[in-house]
Amino acid sequence: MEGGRVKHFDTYANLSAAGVNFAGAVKFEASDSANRERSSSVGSAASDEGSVGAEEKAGFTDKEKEKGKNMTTAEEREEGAVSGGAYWTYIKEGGYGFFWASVAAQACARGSELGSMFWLATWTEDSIAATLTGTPFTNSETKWYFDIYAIIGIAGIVCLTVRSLTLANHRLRASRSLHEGLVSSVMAAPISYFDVTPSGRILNRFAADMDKIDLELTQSIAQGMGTVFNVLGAVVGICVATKGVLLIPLVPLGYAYYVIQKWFRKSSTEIQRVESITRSPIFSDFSQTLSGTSTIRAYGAAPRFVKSVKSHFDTNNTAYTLVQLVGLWLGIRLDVLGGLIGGIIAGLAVATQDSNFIPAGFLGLALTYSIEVTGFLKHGVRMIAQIEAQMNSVERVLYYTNNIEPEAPQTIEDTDPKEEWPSKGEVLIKDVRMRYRDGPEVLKGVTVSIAAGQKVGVVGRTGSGKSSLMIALFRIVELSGGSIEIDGVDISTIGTAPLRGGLSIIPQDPVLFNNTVRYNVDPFKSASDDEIREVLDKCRMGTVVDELEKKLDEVVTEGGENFSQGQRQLLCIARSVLKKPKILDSTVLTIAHRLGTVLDSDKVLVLDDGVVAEFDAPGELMKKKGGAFRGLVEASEKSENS
Ligand SMILES: Nc1ncnc2c1ncn2[C@@H]1O[C@H](COP(=O)(O)OP(=O)(O)OP(=O)(O)O)[C@@H](O)[C@H]1O
Repeated sequence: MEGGRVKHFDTYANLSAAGVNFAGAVKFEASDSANRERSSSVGSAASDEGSVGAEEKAGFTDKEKEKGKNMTTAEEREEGAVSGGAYWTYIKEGGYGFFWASVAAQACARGSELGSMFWLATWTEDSIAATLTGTPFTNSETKWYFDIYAIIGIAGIVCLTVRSLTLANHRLRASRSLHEGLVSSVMAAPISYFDVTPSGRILNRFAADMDKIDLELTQSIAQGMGTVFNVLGAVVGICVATKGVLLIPLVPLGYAYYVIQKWFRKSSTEIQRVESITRSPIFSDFSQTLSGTSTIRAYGAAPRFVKSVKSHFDTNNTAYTLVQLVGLWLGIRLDVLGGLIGGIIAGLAVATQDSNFIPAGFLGLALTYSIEVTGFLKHGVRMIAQIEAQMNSVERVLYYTNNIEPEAPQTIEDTDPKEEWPSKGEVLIKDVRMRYRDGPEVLKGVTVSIAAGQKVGVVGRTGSGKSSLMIALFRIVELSGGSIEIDGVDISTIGTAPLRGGLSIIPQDPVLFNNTVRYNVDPFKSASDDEIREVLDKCRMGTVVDELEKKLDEVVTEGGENFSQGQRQLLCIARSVLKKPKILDSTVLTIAHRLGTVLDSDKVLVLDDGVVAEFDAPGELMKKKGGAFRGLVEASEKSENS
């Protein structure tokens, strides 16, 4: 095919005989002079072309596949009450000063509200008494009562404003700090962590948990704090108005309230945790479906995915319904408690009406508070339980922040090489051993010395360790033995930033960003448009980009879907070439699945089961009868001809 039209259509043998170059961009590059320019501009480049199924590629045995199914660990779930540590950390991250200032302001606001009610009751009582004695209040006396009432009211408004401002500041600082901690921890995690952690779990932390912390938790804290003081205020108000008599029934009522709220909180927090966990598979479903829509459709697997999403939603909704039901359970019990308080006050008033034990104004106040207190109690317990449940999100975020073991530091000031490193590209691999997590060694003592500027093809059967060698070179996984030196620097002694910045990799699966072509080639905005264009021309993407409506500003869609697989790879190559334009001659390691691509290399490294089988010029290796490389070439020719 060329330019969307059929160029040739015949058998492989006939096309080969006619000299048609149909092997695709990758093979073409290997022999094309433009590619020599590309290769030469890359520091120590490692490219991995061709593709095979992930499991086949890794050469998993049945036992290993079974182990792989269980590779992801179960999502961690705390049990019992949310630890005090989560509360303190949240308060600390937002700033102790802001938090305690908001508590004090809330207490003062409630105090002034109570004060104004009592002042009103006293005013009424005094006014009635004055009228009955035939000396009603003069204007100045009424004004005095009114002024005090206004002052108390204004003090309350000021306190509420201070509370809102301090709480808003606390909320912002706490959310920001928790989010930053989570980002740094996840970004510093080693690749092995992502191997065993489904992306849905991480997304759940960043999306739902952070959303709860940002929005719901602070609202609950503000309301919870307000309600606690409302309850306290109402109880104090009732006790003062009934001259302390209510304190006696308050003891058993308080105990009953304590037991009810304890039961409620226990179940509510656990159910909320289950609800959080059952959300992760939904996120995983969405991220998998978004990234694999075309594959799902191609295999007609859409109904299976829809069924899976529905079933995960059902599980999540079951937990969510239970959260609502426990709320109703609580409501009924607290209504009964509130009714009892009102009944006791009314009974007391009726029993003592002759002695005028509770003045009419204060009785009205006590009854009003007794009606209010039911609502406050209900709201208070619900808020406390809600805070506890939402604190579960803080707990989950903190778990990731504190428990992900980071990979090696990005920079080590004392040992990091100079900026121009690696200027030559001499690679010395000495007795390198490497294993994935706690698995068996996959590199079992590889020793190779690659001279500066050499082009080396890395070949070997599937699972022989080719990709693992590249992974070791970039310190994606640390060595379990041996060392790798580049231009005399042991790479294990330096930070990962200069190491990875000094090497370039063009991966088998091209990674593109949902942004413009310009951003994809030059994500760090380090080059001019002319430089980007030059690099695109070198990579044979110049004309493709020219034909785009918006040229360099054309948006690359999610996963590069609006470009062909080859074009995606070329964009990645362009990014890599742009990164190191100063180095004229560079060392290139190419993992080759098609052996033809390494025939013009300076040397070929043949790996076999994690050890070096052969390392020499391809011509020399082809002369070796019974040699590993020759065997591979013969086998591949045989399979191509059959
Ligand atoms: N992420 C991983 N976790 C655990 N083991 C792995 C992982 N990746 C690779 N392996 C193991 O390392 C061995 C070497 O794999 P590697 O990917 O390096 O082989 P390869 O030569 O690049 O294979 P291919 O030609 O198929 O790409 C595999 O047999 C597999 O058992």
